[in-house]
Amino acid sequence: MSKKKPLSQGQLRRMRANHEKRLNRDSGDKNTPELQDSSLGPEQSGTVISRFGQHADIETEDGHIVRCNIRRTITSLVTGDKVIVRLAIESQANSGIAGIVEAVHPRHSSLSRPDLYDGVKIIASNIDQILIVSSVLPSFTTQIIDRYLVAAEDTDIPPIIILNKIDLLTPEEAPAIEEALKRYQDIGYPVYKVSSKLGEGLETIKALLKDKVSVFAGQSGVGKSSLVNALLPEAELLVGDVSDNSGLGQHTTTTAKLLHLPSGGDLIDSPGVREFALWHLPAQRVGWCFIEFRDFLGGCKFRDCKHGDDPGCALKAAVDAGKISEDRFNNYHRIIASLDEQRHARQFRAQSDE
Ligand SMILES: Nc1nc2c(ncn2[C@@H]2O[C@H](COP(=O)(O)OP(=O)(O)OP(=O)(O)O)[C@@H](O)[C@H]2O)c(=O)[nH]1
Ligand SMILES: [Zn+2]
Repeated sequence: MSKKKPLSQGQLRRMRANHEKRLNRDSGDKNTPELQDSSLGPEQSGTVISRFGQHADIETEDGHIVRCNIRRTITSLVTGDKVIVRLAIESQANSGIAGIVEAVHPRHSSLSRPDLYDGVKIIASNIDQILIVSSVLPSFTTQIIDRYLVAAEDTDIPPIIILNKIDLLTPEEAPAIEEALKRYQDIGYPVYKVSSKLGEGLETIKALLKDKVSVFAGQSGVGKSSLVNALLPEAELLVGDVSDNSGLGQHTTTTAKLLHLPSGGDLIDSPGVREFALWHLPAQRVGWCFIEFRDFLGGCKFRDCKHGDDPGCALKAAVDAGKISEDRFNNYHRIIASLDEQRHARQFRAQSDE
């Protein structure tokens, strides 16, 4: 197996510069006609349905979706953003560009992921809830659910746990899964059981999504696509109906899209959003993101307690007293260990770069 040599800082800088150049070129800086301020109408509110390069599809107050340029002063614009737009007064029939995004309102929440160059990239915003999908097959595991819960708590977006594929649940597996799910309910997380295949529990999910902006997250194969399709069979149609005679290209499949559900509520979906996961956090923050630990954090004898075998550990005492589940406590340590490993790998790469 060939081992990849880590990239040097210089290589990374050059890659980034080329990447930005490409972005500007692809997004048609040269090809896109500039809209003159004098040909723009009054400011109005809009929502970003999807963003690609220097353009975004914006839903205006009257429900139309229009393709807009983005003012160069706007440094970050993602799906879900609430914006101020001005539409062109005169028809720019052949340009495909109907207006310009002038400003972005502050976000109440956002999802981010590491970008190519070790930075952080925001991928979607103004999300009200994260539906963490788990399933019977791939087998149910609290380790993965806890990683998603920590990531969700860190973003401050309320999570909801969904167990999909209950049609595959055998009497042998059921008790352990039920017990684990009850533990989540006991600490305050809503839990729902569905089968996207049989349509079971879908009405409850539809009710849950009403009047909210939601995302689905979860490991590969748990059935996120199946759930989205069950809720929104015409997903592609809804976002694909923006006329594209600009030659700027249609959305790529990786772009996050905001989709209106016929049963009410919005969904933001993309491969990137679905892969939203835990990738960095200081240990203290991880502890805080285990919500039932909060009552005990700060109660340890030593301020730098690692909550392992340290004497006078308040968390360990809470586990022994049955106030914190052992399973969650073990998953906490697993997460700390895996984040440590990732951090060491990053440090190693940075050192070998130098
Ligand atoms: N039995 C059963 N199978 C299901 C159910 N939901 C989804 N599946 C199947 O599970 C497999 C994976 O489903 P997907 O919807 O592609 O899963 P996903 O989470 O979107 O996976 P990625 O695209 O890899 O992230 C497919 O073969 C589905 O048909 C269900 O409720 N019951
Ligand atoms: Zn401790």
